[in-house]
Amino acid sequence: MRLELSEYTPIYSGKVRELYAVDDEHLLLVASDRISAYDYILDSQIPDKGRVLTAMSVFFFDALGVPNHLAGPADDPRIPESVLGRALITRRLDMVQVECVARGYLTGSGVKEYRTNGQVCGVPLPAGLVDGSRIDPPIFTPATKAAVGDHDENVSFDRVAADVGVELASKLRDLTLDVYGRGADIARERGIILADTKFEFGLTPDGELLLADEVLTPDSSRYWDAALYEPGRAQPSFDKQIVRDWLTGPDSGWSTDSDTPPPALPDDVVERTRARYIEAYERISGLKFSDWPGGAA
Ligand SMILES: N#Cc1c(N)ncnc1-c1cnn(Cc2cccc(F)c2)c1
Repeated sequence: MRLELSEYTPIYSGKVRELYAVDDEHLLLVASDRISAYDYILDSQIPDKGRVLTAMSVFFFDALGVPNHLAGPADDPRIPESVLGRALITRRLDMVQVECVARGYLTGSGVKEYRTNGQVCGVPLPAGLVDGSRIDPPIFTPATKAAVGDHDENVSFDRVAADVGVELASKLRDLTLDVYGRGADIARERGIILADTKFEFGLTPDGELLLADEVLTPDSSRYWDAALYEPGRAQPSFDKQIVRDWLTGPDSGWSTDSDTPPPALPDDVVERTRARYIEAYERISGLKFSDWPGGAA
């Protein structure tokens, strides 16, 4: 008999995810169906988004074979029925306070920094790059964890080494670039560009470094459709562009200049966005989302 979610102690609530204590050594990591756009958490939810992103993390944890924090299967008996398919049992780790970002393409905060000094996080890049240019080989561009509501601050490798020691900083960099590179290769072979990603790592009591949090999902990475890739402009987001276009289009009555929160999304925008998440998962994993736990009975 599965416990109810209310029987677990909540320990963290993020924009789109929650963390609960299962026991002294295990956590329950829950992904919601909430979606963010333009730094707002939208009133409208995307049905099955939490299940799809959980399935994506599990696929990449399995495919990439990196020591990680998972402590049970997607249908682990400790997972409450109400969150089955969008929650995972993990080992409780001592989290390393570094956002481990890998960039295979120049965009977002990276392109802004590049335009001021030709570097990103202290890593010099070739001249003449534009928004969307490929960075090959990918670079490690760490950030400090921002307070709730703030954006992370890009920092140099040397700053990470000063904070956590050069040995651990080197392991974080090497693991980040290795896991991103192999994950991005898997996605690219299936027509999806993972432009960049953010990993989090944690330490076990005996000092083993494990890959934690979510892995290579559309919430922790930029997903682009390779068929639409064109350097020199902002690339459309594989998963969020439908929402962004509607919110900034003529029908929403809203704009990014508005000082009011975005309006609710029309049903067709919700459904098309749900379909994009499922398409990304099925194309990358080669698996059927209908086989993932927690679907409608
Ligand atoms: N993963 C993981 C993890 C772990 N295995 N051990 C200890 N702490 C964490 C941990 C702490 N904050 N977060 C971010 C986060 C993730 C998911 C939901 C949220 F609300 C917040 C992760």
